[in-house]
Amino acid sequence: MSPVTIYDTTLRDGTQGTGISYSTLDKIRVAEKLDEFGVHYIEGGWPGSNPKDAAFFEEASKRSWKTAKITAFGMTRRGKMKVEDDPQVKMLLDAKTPAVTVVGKTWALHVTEVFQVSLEENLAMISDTVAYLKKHGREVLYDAEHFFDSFKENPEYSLKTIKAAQDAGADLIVLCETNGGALPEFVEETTRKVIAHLGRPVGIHTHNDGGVGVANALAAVRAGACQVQGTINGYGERVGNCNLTTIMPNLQIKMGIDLGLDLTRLRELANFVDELANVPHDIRAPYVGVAAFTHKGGLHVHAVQKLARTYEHVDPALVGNQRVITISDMSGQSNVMMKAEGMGFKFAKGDARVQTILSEVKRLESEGYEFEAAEASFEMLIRKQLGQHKPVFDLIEYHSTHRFHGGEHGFETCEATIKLEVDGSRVYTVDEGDGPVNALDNALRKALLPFFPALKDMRLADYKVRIIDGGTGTAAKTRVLITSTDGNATWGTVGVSCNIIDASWKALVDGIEYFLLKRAA
Ligand SMILES: CC(=O)SCCNC(=O)CCNC(=O)[C@H](O)C(C)(C)COP(=O)(O)OP(=O)(O)OC[C@H]1O[C@@H](n2cnc3c(N)ncnc32)[C@H](O)[C@@H]1OP(=O)(O)O
Ligand SMILES: CC(=O)C(=O)O
Repeated sequence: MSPVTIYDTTLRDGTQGTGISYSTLDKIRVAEKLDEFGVHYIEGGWPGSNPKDAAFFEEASKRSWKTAKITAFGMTRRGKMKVEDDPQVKMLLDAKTPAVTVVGKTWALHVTEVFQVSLEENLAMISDTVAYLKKHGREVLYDAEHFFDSFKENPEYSLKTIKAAQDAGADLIVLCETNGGALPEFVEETTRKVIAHLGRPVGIHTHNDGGVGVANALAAVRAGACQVQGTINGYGERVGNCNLTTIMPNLQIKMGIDLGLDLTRLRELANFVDELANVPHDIRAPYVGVAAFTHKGGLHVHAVQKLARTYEHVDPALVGNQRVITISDMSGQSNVMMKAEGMGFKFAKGDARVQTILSEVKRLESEGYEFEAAEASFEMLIRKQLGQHKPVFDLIEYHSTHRFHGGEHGFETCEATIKLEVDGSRVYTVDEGDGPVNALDNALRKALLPFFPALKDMRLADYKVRIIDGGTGTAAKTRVLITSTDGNATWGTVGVSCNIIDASWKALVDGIEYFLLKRAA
């Protein structure tokens, strides 16, 4: 067993995060993914909370798990109630998991003000519940809620609560930094004192309210904690929990603690968990975000090209991520050379064409273009600068209209007409669409399909409009970013104009030309 175990609570504490919700099937899929990845405990939920969580445990009990112990979460018995009569405790046992985690109160403030029971009764609630679950053969983890806030105020009572759990047979005491406001120095010092007092290691459960959820858990590990509880992508109540996606590589790569995890699958795991929660990926997430190894500044790219570790704290491949070089008005020749190389263009250092391309990038970016997410437009730009671009058609004119029909059942129609020439043949098409850009896209495809049948495989996957230079009101510039796909690859193109239709047209045409170029290659 690893000297530090990873306890995942994405499916319990994570789902307490605003906007995070999983169906029972999603929960099973996430649990399977976590098990495959190799975490040691998976807290599946709170069986006494809702039918979805109860159904998860029913389903989980029928499956076999490779590495993880499935764990059910609940609370100590209610005040003035016998533990065997408490329906919440019964539901914990009914979950049929090998391990259970019970949360209990440490902070006298909560005991007397919220529970409104005596401090002695709280100790009995902890002790009775842990002993009862142990008697039923469960591994018991005891989550000492608000441990750090409580310890600051009343160390003596705080220690009594966890001692009650330990004496009742708890397998692990977990110190919870529930309100997320403590700082690492205090967490480290307190954890060290508690370990000395109990004579054995503890687990750590932190929240990120002060932006130091991961740092606090690392501090506890430095003090001797043997388990880290957290969530994938840091989901959780309020601003979230200790982000396992960050702390796992910190522990394994930076601190040299062998967690037994294949971190090359970390990014895949992070994305999977986001996808099922229907949450956009955080591009700036340490280790796993798209931006984590993206180099934009010319000086950075120049150095990274020679020696990656000049601007990378770890090799991106170790966590399943990759290096990205972006093109922008902060680029130097090195950005262009590296990026172009990835597209199959080779330039020698000092090649004058690199400077020409760079100048064009900077000119366009000053007009509002952004090539960071529009790699296909960047490739088209290179080809144009190198004289390798052959337009697939010559535009004669296009026209796009939007009509609103009044009356009781007012409705709108959009129509576009296009006149163009392909290989000397003149084409004239008209089509409708949901909006003027959609109508234009439909009319353009209609015109080109007879000449390029492969276009039937290509579709728009995303369309984003950003108003730039907003100070000039309706005359402001519009940047349109289009993502296209053929079902396998996706590519981004960009267009800028004072007119949204024209900006869209530019991005549409780049996207089509890029697709046809790749199909022909
Ligand atoms: C720090 C954490 O993140 S702990 C996890 C928090 N997560 C959640 O609360 C999500 C799941 N919760 C739920 O589904 C519900 O709150 C339930 C089913 C657990 C309880 O629902 P209800 O019975 O309707 O109670 P409600 O939520 O209003 O209040 C909580 C009750 O639990 C009691 N309680 C709270 N913590 C504990 C504890 N550690 N041990 C014993 N009782 C507790 C409170 O005193 C209160 O009881 P009371 O109404 O008799 O005063
Ligand atoms: C138990 C728990 O989730 C907490 O104290 O934060």
